[in-house]
Amino acid sequence: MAVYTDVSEPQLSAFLEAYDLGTLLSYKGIAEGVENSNFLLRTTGGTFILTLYEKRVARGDLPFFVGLMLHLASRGLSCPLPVEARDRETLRDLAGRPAAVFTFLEGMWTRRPGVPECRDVGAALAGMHAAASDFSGTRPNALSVDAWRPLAESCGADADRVEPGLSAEIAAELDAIEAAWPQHLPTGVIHADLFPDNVFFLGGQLSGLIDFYFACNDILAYDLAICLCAWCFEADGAFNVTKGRAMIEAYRRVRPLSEVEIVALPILARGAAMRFLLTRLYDWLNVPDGSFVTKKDPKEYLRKSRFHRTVRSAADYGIEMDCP
Ligand SMILES: Nc1ncnc2c1ncn2[C@@H]1O[C@H](COP(=O)(O)OP(=O)(O)OP(=O)(O)O)[C@@H](O)[C@H]1O
Ligand SMILES: N[C@@H](CCO)C(=O)O
Repeated sequence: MAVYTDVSEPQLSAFLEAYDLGTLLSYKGIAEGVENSNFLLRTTGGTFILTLYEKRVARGDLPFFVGLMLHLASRGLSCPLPVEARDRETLRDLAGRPAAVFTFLEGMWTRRPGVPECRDVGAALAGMHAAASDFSGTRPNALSVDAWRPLAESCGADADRVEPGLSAEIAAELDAIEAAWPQHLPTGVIHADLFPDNVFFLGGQLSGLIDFYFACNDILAYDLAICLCAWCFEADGAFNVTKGRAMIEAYRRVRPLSEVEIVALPILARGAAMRFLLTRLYDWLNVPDGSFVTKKDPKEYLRKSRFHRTVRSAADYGIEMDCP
């Protein structure tokens, strides 16, 4: 459950007076997600999503996110569209938070992605990278490799409450990642959080992408590494090479990967696992228990980080390597 900021009915009714969405019929907090406060909104004008942006979304970044979604939709990608108020604004304030209303995307996210879904996500990710290639907006990655050490230090020795020795293990892994992080790979606009709960399917077909609030300019192959982490592991912690191969090959059919990108995949995956280990660890240690948030387990990404450290080449992810 992620509702950090609650909204009273009078507050919401007053907020909606700026829009041509008819009158409020019902609204309720949405369980999924941990970053922002999302509400399912029903008015006489239809069904919508109301999002109140929380700590990891800077108000100044919102025009980038909204502009990106409009740009991707104009290139044929299925994603939520911001609803303009009568004054043509898409961002307003509600209950002390920046807020926006979006179109409701039909579909469901899959709790147990199989090989077909991994294939579809690989193609969709590459399609998003291609569609965003002429987007004029730019945004540095606030959770790039440079942000990981400060985030780890903000957790400090409290990390050892999650697992003994974890703070030292993180510090050593950060040393390795920082020393090997690639500097000259192709970059572009990435989603940076394309987890299963952000990809919708309808009737067996991928029907849309949501949650662009970590989108930024960074290494394109890093976005693929994030998806390998988020989609290709089984519940028992094992990496599924068949899912990895399906995802990577589908991605390459839309956007070919250079040899240097392929060679860099293991270190990019170690970085991806570290990024989500650290944000989950921080929330695990800092979000008060009992709040309306279902915190995500940092140890899931500790296990993934440990797996990626054993990977010797991208062949271990299912890539057919031209060169060993
Ligand atoms: N436009 C939309 N149409 C339909 N459902 C939506 C839409 N936007 C959000 N949702 C629903 O709200 C949930 C949470 O949305 P979202 O993932 O954007 O929140 P978040 O707090 O950023 O989560 P995350 O932890 O994934 O970053 C989604 O899993 C989905 O069920
Ligand atoms: N998708 C992320 C939450 C957003 O940072 C996770 O599952 O840790």
